[in-house]
Amino acid sequence: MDKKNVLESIKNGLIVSCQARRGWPMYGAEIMGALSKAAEKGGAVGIRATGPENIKAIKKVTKLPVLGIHKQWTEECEVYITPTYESAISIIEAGASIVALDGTQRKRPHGETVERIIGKIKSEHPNILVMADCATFEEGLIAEKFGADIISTTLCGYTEETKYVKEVDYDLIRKLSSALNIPIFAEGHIHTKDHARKAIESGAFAVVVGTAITRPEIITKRFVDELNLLVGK
Ligand SMILES: CC(=O)N[C@H](C=O)[C@@H](O)[C@H](O)[C@H](O)COP(=O)(O)O
Repeated sequence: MDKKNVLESIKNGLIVSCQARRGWPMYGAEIMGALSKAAEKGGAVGIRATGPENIKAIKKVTKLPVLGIHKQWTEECEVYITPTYESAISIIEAGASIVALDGTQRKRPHGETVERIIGKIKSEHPNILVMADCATFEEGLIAEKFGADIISTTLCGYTEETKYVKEVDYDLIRKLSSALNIPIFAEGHIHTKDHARKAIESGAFAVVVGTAITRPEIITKRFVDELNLLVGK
């Protein structure tokens, strides 16, 4: 599928983020494949996934476009979502149609910059869509100038500046989608179908949901906490 068709197929739809870190109950490429198949069966329009092994496993069992990231943590930087050009290439080679990367201006390994990574992906891989995971309105504006094809609200609540945000920031979605000329994805803290609907009503092009669909340990805990509250535990 070319870029235009990928975007067209995703419009107003649900992308399910299938991710599990080492040590989490759902960790493993085969499980990511099973979760993705289930998401496809339920009508999802795309899968967000991390790392080449998981992406390859998902591509084997679903036809859905993969929005790929490569999470890599280092001691010296806060940026961990596709922090370098090389990390982006590994997920493009694994079959991702969209590459998402940290779209903030924060320090990256080896003096990399978000501007250089976006520019290089766009010149060397013109068929790949680049998505910038941002936390603020200003970061979205800058990432669009750098050439991002999509802005996502992924990091709102997860940077120093925004760490007080614990819920979906519909104002941010509204502001970005009215100021920018590229699609805005709503991602992060979307826990219910009402949140998802409200995100689209606020101007989001598509919605990405992870925890509420693919982390049964958290979903279980939400039920248990509610029952415990009831009996004063
Ligand atoms: C901040 C960060 O690293 N977010 C990650 C991005 O890939 C994932 O851990 C989230 O699960 C994903 O963004 C979906 O969000 P939620 O799980 O809230 O539906």
